[in-house]
Amino acid sequence: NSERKWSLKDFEIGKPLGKGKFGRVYLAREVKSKFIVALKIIFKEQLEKYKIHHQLRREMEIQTSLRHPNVLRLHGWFHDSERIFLILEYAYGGELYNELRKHGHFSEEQAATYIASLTTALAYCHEKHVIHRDIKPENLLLDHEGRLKIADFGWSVQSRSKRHTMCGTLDYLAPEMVENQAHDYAVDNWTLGILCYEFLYGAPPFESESQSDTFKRIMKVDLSFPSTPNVSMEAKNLISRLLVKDSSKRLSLQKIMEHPWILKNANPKGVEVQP
Ligand SMILES: Cc1cc(Nc2nc(/C=C/c3ccccc3)nc3cc(N4CCN(C)CC4)ccc23)n[nH]1
Repeated sequence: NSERKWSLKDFEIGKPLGKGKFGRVYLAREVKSKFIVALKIIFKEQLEKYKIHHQLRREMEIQTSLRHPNVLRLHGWFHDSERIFLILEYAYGGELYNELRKHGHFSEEQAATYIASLTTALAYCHEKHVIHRDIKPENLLLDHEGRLKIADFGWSVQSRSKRHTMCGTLDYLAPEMVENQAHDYAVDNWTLGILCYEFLYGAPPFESESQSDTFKRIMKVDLSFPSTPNVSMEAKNLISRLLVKDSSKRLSLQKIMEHPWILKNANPKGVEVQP
């Protein structure tokens, strides 16, 4: 349970799994229960240096409050004089990114299953007023059954909609505020379009030699579909209805779940059946 007080002596530290910007992640085992976890270790001086206290606190509050089969669990945390330790769910399958590199691109069934999992997870996050804002293959892990897990809520935000509902009415909000609020949520929908394209073609749609070229292609929504690999019309239709500049015109998460390509290709096993 995440209520009890943990400390380093409760864990045996195993191999390093990876090194993020602010901390390293290790395989670890809780001594008494032999429960396997991933331990994310962040040095407090890094927090000072990069001024990311609030971001880490937000990540911890958000991830502790989320309970969804496609969202990596934060079981608890503790700290000592110089480090903060996050006790995270261990995803046995590793990084989805490596799977994508290994296979080049995914089958339509596999891609649709991952997109459906991501969509249900994001729908859950959005109803909890959480916008991830940084969904990319590097932040996606796989469990022992190949089920997708969204990790790393470091960049997510508690959306302002809570404040709107607290003040009760949008009547007094200027259009840009209301539009902006809508816009916040829709960033994740755009990213689903990017990921769907990358899962099917092996590279993101606006990839370019330079950052400025990529920026130009994004702003123009300069989307084109290569002739190989051969991708179904339905998949291209879904991608085209997500990669829309006007955020209010992007397909909603609900509509993604009802899209013919998802209904036809997503494997229900990979998608948590809603109770
Ligand atoms: C938080 C967490 C990680 C995690 N599991 C794993 N993380 C990372 C790489 C992690 C990482 C962390 C920080 C920065 C970069 C990478 N690599 C992993 C590699 C794994 N394997 C076992 C499966 N093999 C096919 C590939 C290598 C298994 C789990 C992994 N569960 N929970």
